[in-house]
Amino acid sequence: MSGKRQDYISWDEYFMGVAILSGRRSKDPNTQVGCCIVSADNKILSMGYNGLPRGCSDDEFPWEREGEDPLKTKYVYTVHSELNAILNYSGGSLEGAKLYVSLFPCNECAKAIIQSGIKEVIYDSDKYADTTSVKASKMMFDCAGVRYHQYHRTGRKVEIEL
Ligand SMILES: O=c1[nH]c(=O)n([C@H]2C[C@H](O)[C@@H](COP(=O)(O)O)O2)cc1CO
Ligand SMILES: [Zn+2]
Repeated sequence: MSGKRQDYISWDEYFMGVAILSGRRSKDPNTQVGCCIVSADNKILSMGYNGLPRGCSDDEFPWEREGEDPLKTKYVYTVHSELNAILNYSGGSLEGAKLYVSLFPCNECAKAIIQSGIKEVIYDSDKYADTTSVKASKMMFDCAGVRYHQYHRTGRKVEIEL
């Protein structure tokens, strides 16, 4: 009988855990999103979180959700976690990869996911399921053959001293 540990984390816990940890880098005060892209044989290829483009200061650009002037809201500036993870990958093709993300992708990220060849999306929250954007994402994923399913939370708590 092997004496291996039994309480090791599963692949799904590992990759969603990495996605959630990446989200902890986000400066967005309302929604922190993290993403982890994984090859078909379970190698981590890339990670990302929602933030401003390179060179745009987190302290100078707005983090507001609302405002009379859209230029004073975060929406026109932030790069979504999924797009960041796709753009951060410098290793060539993402064909056949899986994408773990803490929030269901918006329609713009869905387009990038489809066009980069990612074939499976595992998401945690779907808090914007009722929006046009997320409905459009699901329609496009269905047509493009991108499978998507919700991550099953296990309730396991992982404590890391940093
Ligand atoms: O797929 C996504 N990925 C992603 O990174 N985001 C980011 C953009 C914003 O910084 C934040 C959403 O902000 P809010 O929940 O306050 O509307 O999450 C938002 C979505 C929308 O589903
Ligand atoms: Zn998006």
